[in-house]
Amino acid sequence: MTMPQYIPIMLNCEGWRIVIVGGGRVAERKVSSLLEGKAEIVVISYKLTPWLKSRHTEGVISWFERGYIEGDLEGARLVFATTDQVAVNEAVIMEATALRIPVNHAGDGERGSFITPSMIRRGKLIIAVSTSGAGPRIARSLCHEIDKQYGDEYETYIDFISNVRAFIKELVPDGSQRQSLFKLLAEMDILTEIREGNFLPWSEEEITSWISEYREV
Ligand SMILES: C[C@@]1(CC(=O)O)c2cc3[nH]c(cc4nc(cc5[nH]c(cc(n2)[C@H]1CCC(=O)O)[C@@](C)(CC(=O)O)[C@@H]5CCC(=O)O)C(CC(=O)O)=C4CCC(=O)O)c(CCC(=O)O)c3CC(=O)O
Ligand SMILES: NC(=O)C1=CN([C@@H]2O[C@H](COP(=O)(O)OP(=O)(O)OC[C@H]3O[C@@H](n4cnc5c(N)ncnc54)[C@H](O)[C@@H]3O)[C@@H](O)[C@H]2O)C=CC1
Repeated sequence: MTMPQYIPIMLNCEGWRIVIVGGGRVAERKVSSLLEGKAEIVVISYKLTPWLKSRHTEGVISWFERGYIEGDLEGARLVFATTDQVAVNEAVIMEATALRIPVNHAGDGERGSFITPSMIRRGKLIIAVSTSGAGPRIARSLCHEIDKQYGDEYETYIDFISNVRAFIKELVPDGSQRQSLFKLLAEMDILTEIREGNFLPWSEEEITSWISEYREV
């Protein structure tokens, strides 16, 4: 049996209509991460977990309180088949495939066109781990290991990098000058400063003077 060679992508699904068929524990996990991405969530399921029900009561997700029927995927840009019914999940895969909508099959990963990794976030930093479906629990425990090694200092660090890069992009039109500044920036040991409590976010003046000092080099 050969497994697919999955390709990771970082999806901006803000405002996308995403249909989740099934309202159980697995659906809950998928919905909670899709809400972070500000997607427009539609759940089709006889039942919802208490957490999903609360989101529906708050008006954060839509809920069709019934079983899946063909036609439910019309207008969706992403689909998740998460029911405990093999035949229903299969029907969802068939419709999504016919409509060429990327689809996740929670009960048999390879039947779908994409799978979801385990992940940790530190602000803008995302570390995602996948075993290509070989062992989801292994992906999760690896993430727990990584979680212990990468603390909140990474959020501060990546925010700093993001901020300085934005100034470089605005102030330095020359490609090779930009590249050397990006490189210098990445080589600075800001993380140690943050860990030792010695880091103060740079002001606009500090950033622009750092840029003019080093762009000549
Ligand atoms: C292929 C994939 C499809 C997809 O869902 O996208 C898939 C498939 C399946 N999972 C199964 C079981 C479990 N999955 C988990 C947990 C997670 N599963 C996740 C992803 C994926 N699971 C995708 C591959 C990811 C990869 O390998 O990289 C995580 C990482 C992320 C997420 O859910 O978004 C999330 C951890 C979240 C976190 O980080 O905390 C647990 C543990 C638990 O629930 O506590 C169990 C029970 C224990 C066990 O079985 O090991 C079964 C058997 C079902 C059955 O019994 O029939 C299948 C079916 C199959 O094998 O294809
Ligand atoms: N990918 C993953 O991480 C995991 C996947 N699984 C697989 O996912 C399946 C679902 O797991 P859970 O969420 O824990 O099950 P669950 O039993 O909590 O939820 C199943 C949901 O499917 C809904 N449903 C049933 N028939 C339906 C229909 N015709 N139309 C719409 N909704 C329907 C039910 O109302 C219920 O909300 C499992 O059967 C298993 O195969 C299980 C564990 C983890």
